[in-house]
Amino acid sequence: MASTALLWFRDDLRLGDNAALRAAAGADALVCLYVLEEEGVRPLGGASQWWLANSLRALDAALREKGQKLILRSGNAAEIVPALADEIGASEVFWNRRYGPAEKIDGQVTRALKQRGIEAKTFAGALLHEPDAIKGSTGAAPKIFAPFWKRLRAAGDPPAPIRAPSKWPSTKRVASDDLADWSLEPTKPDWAGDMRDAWAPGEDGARKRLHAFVDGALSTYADSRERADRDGSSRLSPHLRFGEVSPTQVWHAAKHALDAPAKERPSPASVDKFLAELAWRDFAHHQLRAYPKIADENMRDQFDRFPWSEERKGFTAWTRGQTGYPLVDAAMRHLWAEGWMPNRLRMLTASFLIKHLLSDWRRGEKWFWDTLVDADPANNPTNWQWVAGSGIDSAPYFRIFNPVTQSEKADPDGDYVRKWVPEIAKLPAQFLTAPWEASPMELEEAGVRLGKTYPEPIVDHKEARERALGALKKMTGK
Ligand SMILES: Cc1cc2nc3c(=O)[nH]c(=O)nc-3n(C[C@H](O)[C@H](O)[C@H](O)COP(=O)(O)OP(=O)(O)OC[C@H]3O[C@@H](n4cnc5c(N)ncnc54)[C@H](O)[C@@H]3O)c2cc1C
Repeated sequence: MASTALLWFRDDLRLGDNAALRAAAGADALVCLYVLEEEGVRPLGGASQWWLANSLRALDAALREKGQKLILRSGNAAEIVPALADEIGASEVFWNRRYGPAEKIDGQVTRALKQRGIEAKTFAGALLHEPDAIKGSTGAAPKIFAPFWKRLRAAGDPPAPIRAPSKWPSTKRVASDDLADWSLEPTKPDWAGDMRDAWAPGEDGARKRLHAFVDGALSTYADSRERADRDGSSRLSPHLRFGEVSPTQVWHAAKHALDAPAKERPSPASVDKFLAELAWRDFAHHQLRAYPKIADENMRDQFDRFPWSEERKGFTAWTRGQTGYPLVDAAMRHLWAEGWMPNRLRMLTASFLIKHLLSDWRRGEKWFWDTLVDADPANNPTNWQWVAGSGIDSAPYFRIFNPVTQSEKADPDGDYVRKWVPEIAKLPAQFLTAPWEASPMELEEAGVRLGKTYPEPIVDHKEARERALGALKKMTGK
């Protein structure tokens, strides 16, 4: 009897290095499905919805070239997947495993399929190594990154990526939702213009981005990843978030660069640093698995006593890039426009919100969740808790970034600030970090009226620092 396979795409919107797809393509007929899940997973924020719509469109186009199409359904996956498997007479359902709260849904789907006599076949594909493969001396995965990274390295290179299927089975006629009916993209107002210019969602865009990075910025990654004024990092995060490229493909591409002729070869330090950052992604997924409520609850419950401020004005100024600290404002405006900002600026803006404004990290996490194109259920809360000091592996709370000195390091010539905060662009470079230090004449010449055309700093750095340390004392009682 001819076999029919159902392939369930999730956060793996690619044809290459997709073990579930390769296996499913061995059937006589194949149906490819994506479910917009409305239960059991965190609903996507606005910028990620925009990304998803474009990524699904790209995946559907790639599938159509192979004689397939992407079937769209929305609702509860635990009901939709078994029902569709029944409808098409599938004998097997294939997917790549995911980790964290979503595992519960996958368990429900597996059980519902079993009741119908249908087999669920699952594969690795989301991380460099499966969570159970990385264990410390206690048998559990290390909760601190340094030993985690040591273990991950000791596990060796992840398996080499596999190619997309070379032969494709036929498909079946199945009803699909219309992507437009999901309303994932903004219309009035259409705020996604800068995102369209900045990004190319989909597997092709991911591949191009990876090649450009490996041939370019990887060579100086160790030094330039922290610079705001350079394209110093890979910008692969949204592509990785939606699985348009696998971490394994990225790992091997970066390592392969070391085989290039000496002149083109990146420094081993840069490759090593990049691989370690990629491993942070695996680490964050381990954290999400161990703390499913990581976006809602402090990992260190001591922080439940932290005297957060409920004040709204400062929070609003932060979201709008109107704090009066140019690098913070530039980064927040960059985030709003393109749905992304470099890692150093994520740390700076998060620190500013949590420590200078004493705002609960969860408010900021939610804002990032809504505005980042790479908003990731593991990476986002893990990193917010890292900055807040409430994470198991985290920067101590008393480490408070100085927005002025950070600016001098990350954007020494002020190019990034000039781009995103044009109202102060005409100031001499030395005042772009701290416009309030310019003389009235210098301000006037640059057309800047502090408090009118650009805000005065909403808090004084020194005073805010003392206040934050005082709040910490209140929490610890020391
Ligand atoms: C407050 C805060 C919130 C963050 N929220 C997210 C988020 O929602 N989604 C997200 O992907 N990253 C998040 N990060 C981590 C990091 O800032 C981004 O992954 C990185 O800036 C993306 O740029 P890139 O692709 O050029 O990174 P590269 O430096 O080129 O790194 C390559 C890849 O490694 C992974 N990676 C790098 N740094 C980290 C890290 N610290 N934690 C986890 N994975 C990492 C990402 O997948 C990244 O694409 C956050 C960091 C902070 C401080």
